[in-house]
Amino acid sequence: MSNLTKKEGVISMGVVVVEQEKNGVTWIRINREKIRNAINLDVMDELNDALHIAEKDESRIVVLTGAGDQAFCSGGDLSVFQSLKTSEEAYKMLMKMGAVLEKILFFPKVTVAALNGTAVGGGCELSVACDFRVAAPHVKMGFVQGKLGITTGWGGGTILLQRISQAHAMEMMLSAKIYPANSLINLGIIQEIISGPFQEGVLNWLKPYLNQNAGVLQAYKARLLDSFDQLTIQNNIKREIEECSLLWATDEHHEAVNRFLTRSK
Ligand SMILES: CCCC(=O)SCCNC(=O)CCNC(=O)[C@H](O)C(C)(C)COP(=O)(O)OP(=O)(O)OC[C@H]1O[C@@H](n2cnc3c(N)ncnc32)[C@H](O)[C@@H]1OP(=O)(O)O
Repeated sequence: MSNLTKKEGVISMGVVVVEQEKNGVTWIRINREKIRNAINLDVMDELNDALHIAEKDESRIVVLTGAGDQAFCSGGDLSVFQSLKTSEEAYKMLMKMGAVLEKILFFPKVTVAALNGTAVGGGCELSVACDFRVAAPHVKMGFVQGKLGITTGWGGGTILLQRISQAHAMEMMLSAKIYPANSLINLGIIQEIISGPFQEGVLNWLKPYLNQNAGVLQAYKARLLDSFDQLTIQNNIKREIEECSLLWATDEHHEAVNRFLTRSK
């Protein structure tokens, strides 16, 4: 944990900030607003460290969010990951973030993705690793990986199929469409649209859960985890990562990334 600075209840690691509130909520915030909270290798490492802190602290609920109000997370940092050309190079990176998503999926405390802004690509994958998703009204979500000639590659496809109906999950991934908040409610991927000041609204939405003691919350979370076939999920995530790595190495993918990075605004 390098670059760690601490003030009361706030741990700033560099690109991830952990805010431990006295009300039982720990916020984990990706802090790269300018680049729409895109995920590079440092974010992966720091998310890991932040999850470790949140697992051990007094919190009852852990909320994952992004800095600013434009994006929750724009997925992998294409400016960095464009340098990964081969399947082997991609596989290493995808496995690293896949391990973070698995940690969130099997986390012993209740987890919430608070979508302060848009989530696309790997940002959607990250959000579905959490038990719940709530969103500001302007939020859009899209599993846009198909437009880049790849698939979900951090395990998010496997996890999405656990969270919502197969038909809705397949529709979202196959179409690579970006959906507005009201459609996301209909698809069952977000539970609530939060109007007004966002952090306050999320805490209000959490109130019924925060009224329960830690034992009750963790026991119900354990029942959710018991309902998962963990080994199958882990195997499927590995297969998803392997298949995505193969697509990653294609010219179609590299050309699509290049088009995004060199686009004129
Ligand atoms: C590796 C696992 C699978 C993946 O995640 S593949 C990556 C999928 N993600 C994408 O294709 C997202 C691409 N980004 C977008 O579509 C849009 O930026 C997005 C998120 C809708 C936000 O739109 P706007 O609010 O209009 O912002 P913008 O486009 O002007 O972006 C602001 C600055 O952020 C940069 N940015 C956004 N998403 C990024 C990313 N994923 N990797 C690297 N850089 C990214 C963007 O290039 C721009 O930079 P600059 O200000 O022009 O220097």
